[in-house]
Amino acid sequence: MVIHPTPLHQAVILEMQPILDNRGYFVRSFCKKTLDDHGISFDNVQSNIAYNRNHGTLRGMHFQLPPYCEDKIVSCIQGSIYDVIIDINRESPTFGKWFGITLSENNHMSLYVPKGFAHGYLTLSSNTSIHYMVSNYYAPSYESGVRWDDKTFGINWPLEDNLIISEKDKQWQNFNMITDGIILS
Ligand SMILES: Cc1cn([C@H]2C[C@H](O)[C@@H](COP(=O)(O)OP(=O)(O)O[C@H]3O[C@@H](C)C(=O)[C@@H](O)[C@H]3O)O2)c(=O)[nH]c1=O
Repeated sequence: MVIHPTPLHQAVILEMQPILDNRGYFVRSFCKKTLDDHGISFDNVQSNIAYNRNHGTLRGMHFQLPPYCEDKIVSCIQGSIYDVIIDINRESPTFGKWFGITLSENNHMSLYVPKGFAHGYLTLSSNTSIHYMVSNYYAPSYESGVRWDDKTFGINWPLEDNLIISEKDKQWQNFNMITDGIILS
């Protein structure tokens, strides 16, 4: 696994390295030691798979509030997605900035999303499956989010029309840079 920086504080890209043979490939999808060696302590307590039937499905932008903030490792194991994170950690040097990357079954990239980030994605193909590991348990009453199309961040989504979005995700509010955000310390 090769670890690449992103423009956002503490968020990194994990590039998996498949070993090919005549049957297909083998790839290590998570290695605690490699992350530890890079100063990332990831304690996986739950792993999830989300399946999306249609191209143009958007889920986001989600986070859990303290004390249930979570680190995530997001991978696309079928199809492809545009994966987006926003740094909403008030104490971060990149507070308010966003980053996006295509994750696909072919490019073997995963995104490590630290606590204090909002996360979401848009499917770029039909029949898309996302696998993500999280470092905290699901806590429905601590769920929160911001709007995917919040002008505060100006996310450059590859598609913006006729998206499939849950009623819950349509109801998130815009972010206020003065009053909103997470304080982890
Ligand atoms: C996230 C989650 C949902 N659920 C339930 C609640 C609901 O009935 C159903 C679907 O939930 P949601 O609509 O919140 O699923 P979804 O929109 O896929 O939520 C996910 O979106 C991505 C972008 C993330 O970053 C994740 O952390 C998570 O928030 O699954 C669980 O039981 N456990 C979980 O850990």
